[in-house]
Amino acid sequence: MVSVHSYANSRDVADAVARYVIKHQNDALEKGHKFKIAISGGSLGKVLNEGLIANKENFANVKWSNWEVYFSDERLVPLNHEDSNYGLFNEMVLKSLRQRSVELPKVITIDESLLAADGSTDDKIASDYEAKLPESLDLILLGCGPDGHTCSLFPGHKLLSEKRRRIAFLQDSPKPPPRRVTFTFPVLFNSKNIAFVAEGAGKAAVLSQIFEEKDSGLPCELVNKGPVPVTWFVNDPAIQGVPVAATKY
Ligand SMILES: O=C1O[C@H](COP(=O)(O)O)[C@@H](O)[C@H](O)[C@H]1O
Repeated sequence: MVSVHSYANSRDVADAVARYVIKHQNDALEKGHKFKIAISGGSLGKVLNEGLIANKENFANVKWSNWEVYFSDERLVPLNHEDSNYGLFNEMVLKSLRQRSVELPKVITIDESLLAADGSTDDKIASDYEAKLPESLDLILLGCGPDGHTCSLFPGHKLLSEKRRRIAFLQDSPKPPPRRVTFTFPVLFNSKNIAFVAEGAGKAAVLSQIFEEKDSGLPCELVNKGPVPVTWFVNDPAIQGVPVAATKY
C-alpha cells in the first residue's frame, strides 16, 4: 500500500515525518524491543533536525536511547568527511543531542578502519555492515533523487537485481562520490515500514514518472511496488501536476 501526504511548507512536512517516526517508535517499544530505524543522507538530515529536534513537542516524545540507527546507504569516505551520511546525521541530530545532554541512540556505522584509498576493501566493508544488520528494520526513511534513485540504488544499475546480498558495494555511483555501500531490495522488502521524503519543484518530474508511468523501472517505483507499506511525505511543489490523491498525516 502506498500513501502520499503533502504540505504547503517544509516545516509541516518535517513535523508530519517526525510524528510518523514517533508512532513507529512507540509501536516498537510497546512490543518490548528497541526501535530499529534506518535513515538516508541528502536532504533528509535537515528534515530530521527540523521535525525531531527543533520541534519541542516532538522532541519530548522521542526516546533516543531506545533507538538503533542504521544507514540505508553510506558513502565510502571517513565518517567525519562532508560526504558521509553518518557525518550528516551527526551534524544534524547527534550534535544537538550532545548539547542537550540527552542519552544518545546506538548508531551503527560502517567500520571506517576498513577503508582503503584504492577501494580494495569495499567488499569487506559491505560484508561487515551486512553482519551488523538486524533481521528486519522497523522503519526505513528514504530519499528520492531527481533521477529516481534511492539508497545508492541507481536507475538501470545491476544492483537493482541483487537478490542475495543485503548490503552491496558499488564503485560507479553516477552521483559523487562513486564508492558507496547500500541496502539492496532484500533489506528494503524485509522491513516493516518505509517512508520517502521528497521536497521541491525539482522532484516533480521524477515523481510524475514514479506515480504515472506503469513501468518506469525507477528504484523508487520498485520500492512502491514491493510488499512493504510505503508512505510518501512531500511538499506541494514536489507533486505539482502529479495525479495522486494526497492527504494529511
Ligand atoms: O546520494 C544520495 O541521495 C539520496 C537522495 O538525496 P536527496 O538529497 O535528493 O534527498 C539519498 O537518499 C541517499 O541517502 C544519498 O546517499
